[in-house]
Formats: sequence, structure tokens, C-alpha cells
Amino acid sequence: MIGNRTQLATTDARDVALACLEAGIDAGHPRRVIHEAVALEGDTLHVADTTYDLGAYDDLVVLGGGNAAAHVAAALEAVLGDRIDRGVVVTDDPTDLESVTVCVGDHPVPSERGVEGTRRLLEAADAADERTLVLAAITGGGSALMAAPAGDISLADLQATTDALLESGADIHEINAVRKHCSALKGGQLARRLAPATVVGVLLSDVVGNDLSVIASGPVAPDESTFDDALTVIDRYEIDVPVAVANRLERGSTGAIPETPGSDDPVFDRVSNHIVADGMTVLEVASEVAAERGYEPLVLSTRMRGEARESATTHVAIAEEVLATGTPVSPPAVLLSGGETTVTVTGDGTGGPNQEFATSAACSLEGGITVAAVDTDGIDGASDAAGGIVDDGTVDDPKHAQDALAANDVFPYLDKRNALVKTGPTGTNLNDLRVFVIEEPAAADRCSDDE
Ligand SMILES: O=C(O)C(=O)CO
Repeated sequence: MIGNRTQLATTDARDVALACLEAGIDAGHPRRVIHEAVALEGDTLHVADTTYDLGAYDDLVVLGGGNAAAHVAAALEAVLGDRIDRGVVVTDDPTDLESVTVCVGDHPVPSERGVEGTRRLLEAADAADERTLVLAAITGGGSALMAAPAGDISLADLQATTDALLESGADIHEINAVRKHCSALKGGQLARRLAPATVVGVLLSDVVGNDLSVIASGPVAPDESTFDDALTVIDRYEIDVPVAVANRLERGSTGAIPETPGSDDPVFDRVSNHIVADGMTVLEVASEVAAERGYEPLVLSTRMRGEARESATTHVAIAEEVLATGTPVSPPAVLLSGGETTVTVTGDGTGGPNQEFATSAACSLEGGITVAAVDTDGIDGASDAAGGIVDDGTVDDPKHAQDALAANDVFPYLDKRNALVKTGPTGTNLNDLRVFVIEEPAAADRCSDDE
């Protein structure tokens, strides 16, 4: 599953880190998590702890989008077979489906084909009525993939706004507050289109804290964010948005455009949402693998966030403590964390948050600590790498590494040092996964003596 395996160094610590990554990502694949959460018994559909009587509906439809949406639809087809009548998902990680149409879109910046796929999705939504049960397959990446520019906003406006937001350092709550108010589908507006159908959201969460209104910008979730909130984000990060976007947000804030529907809106009377996997799904299985390999696992948090290079420094400090004093765990140990770090882009290079995390960590690593950091969807930033894997031998010239960080150009830096992790699209999207493998001091000393 983890590509480039043979090209990576093969020390035990690297193998342990890669095994944790591989098992963690696999644990979050829809084929596994949907089978655990969704079941059919006669006419009774179970989704998590809720049941639905399929006998009460004429149509069972799958609609949605996100990096993993086609894999969610495939897993739903595997459970429900020909009970599914039709559907449309928009994704950049397609797979063959029986009754659901897969439309390919683009991520992280929306594209023409994503707009076309979303048009088909909305058309299918408009055909739903009170006798329709909609399974909404929603995963991270959905905000870019399900692109439905609202009002006078063009695709080019949406692309420019997305680029600027992604480079601003704003977090996903802030980014999506803006995207929801530039869209005809986000922020519960797909639920509005679907009413009075019954809607069952089946979500994979790549958002710290699992806020339903933020995962893929919450197409079928109540939204409490406002046009004013969107304007605040634009001001706070000094984002230069196209005129059509600025006009819409300004007009919306005066009440001239209806707000996205909130939790008291009757469009949600027949909507329920179920998160079937999140960052903890990944970390739990990665921990089990670490334990099987003889390392004491410690999950630090599923909620790490902030600037990637700074988060790396904090993680390294914890790993150093483990190595030096055995606090809070004794080596051999594996520290794990999830969440999502961000990068404030000032240069014009290639890279992503996990590659910056790995490069920044590598600048100060002592012997005995190996660090792997990946985005579980396999695509870190706008590069084709999932992330990086580093140890104290990776950075031979700290100035060079710092220059690469300053230029946001760590992809070529890590590539030259054979320190990229490449998986290709993984079929899931459950945020970042970071693994710190910390060897016993004696083993670490032995390694440096051997060199
Ligand atoms: O909004 C998105 O598309 C994200 O990736 C967060 O879920």
C-alpha cells in the first residue's frame, strides 16, 4: 500500500513507522468502516445505532462527494446491492460502481469538471421527494470537489478565492465559513434542495473535533456560520478576493441574500448525520501495530493543529523528553498524533503541511528518533506525495533545509534525500497521521556507532 517502500531506508524504526502508517490508513478505508457501521436486515437499514425502514420509501439514492466518496459508495453498494436505485458522487479518487454515477472533479482547487459533476448531483437531488431515502456520502475534500458557485460568482472567482484561502494560514473552520457563503450547495443547502426527502449522512471526518458543518462544508448539516463570519476571515487574513465574491459577502451581510440554514430550520427535520470514521479510527490501529512490534504506543492527540513547522518543534520536544527521561513513556515507544496542521505560504515552491512538518522536525532530530508524517488521503498539499519520513541523518545541511522551508519548497528537498512517502490516493481521508518511533537509548547508540 505504501508506495516507494523499497526506495526508503530499511532500518527497523523506518519499517515500524511505515507499518503504522499503512495499517492506520487501511483501518480508515470505507470498505472497512462502512461494513462496521452499515447493515441491511430484510427491509431494515442500520446506520450506526439508527434504523430506517426501507419499506417506507420508493427510492434509495446515494449522493455526495469528497476524496473518498466513490469508495464510500462502493462499500454501500457492497452492503445494499440492488436496493440502491441510483446516485451521483463527485470525487478525485474514482472507482467502478454499479448503480451510482461517479463524476470526476478536482481537489484542492475546484475545476470545470467538478462544477459539471456537481450540476449532475444537484439535478439528482432535485428529483428526490418525500418517498426518497438519500444516503449522503460525505468526506473531506468535498468542498473543492462539489463546486457550485452561487449567484454571480464564476468558477475562476471560486478558484482564485480557494487558492488565496489555502495559502492564508486560515484553519478549515475559517476557510469553510467563506466557501459555504460562496456556494449553492454547502452549509446545509444540499439538505434544503433535498427536503422533504429523508437524508442519512454517512461521513468520514477529516476535521478536528468532527464539526458536521465543516466536514466538506456540511452540505447536509445545519450551519451557524454567517456572511459576517466569512467577511471576518477575509479581513483577518487580508485575503484579496475577486469582486464578485466580495460583493456577495457584503450583500449577504446586509441580509439581501438568505443565510445558510441553521439548526432550527425545518429542512433538517428528516436529516440525520453519522460519522463512521475519524482520526481516532486511524490512530487506534496504528497504536496496535506499534504495540505488536514491541513499542509502547502513546496517542498524543487527534486534534493537533497550527503551523506545521511549529507543531513539529513541539512534537520533537516531547520525543526528546521520552528519549532523555522516559516521560511520559519509556522507549522503545511510538508517539502518534492526528489533526491537521496548516502552512502559511509565502514562497512559490512545492510541498505540503506534512512535508514541512517532517522537514522542520528533521532539522533538530537526535539519533534514535524517526518521524513519519502523512495526509491519510495520500495527497499532501498540492504535491503527489502523502508526506515525509525522516531521521537524524536526513538533514545534512540545516541551512539548505531552512531555505527550502522559507521557499515552501520542501518536496524537492525531501525527494533528493529519499525521504518522501508516496501512497497515491488511498481511498480514505481522515486527516493527518504522524508517527514518532523512539528507540531505546542503547539501540540508538548502537546505530550511531555503526555508522
Ligand atoms: O472541506 C473540505 O473539503 C475538507 O477537506 C474538510 O472536510
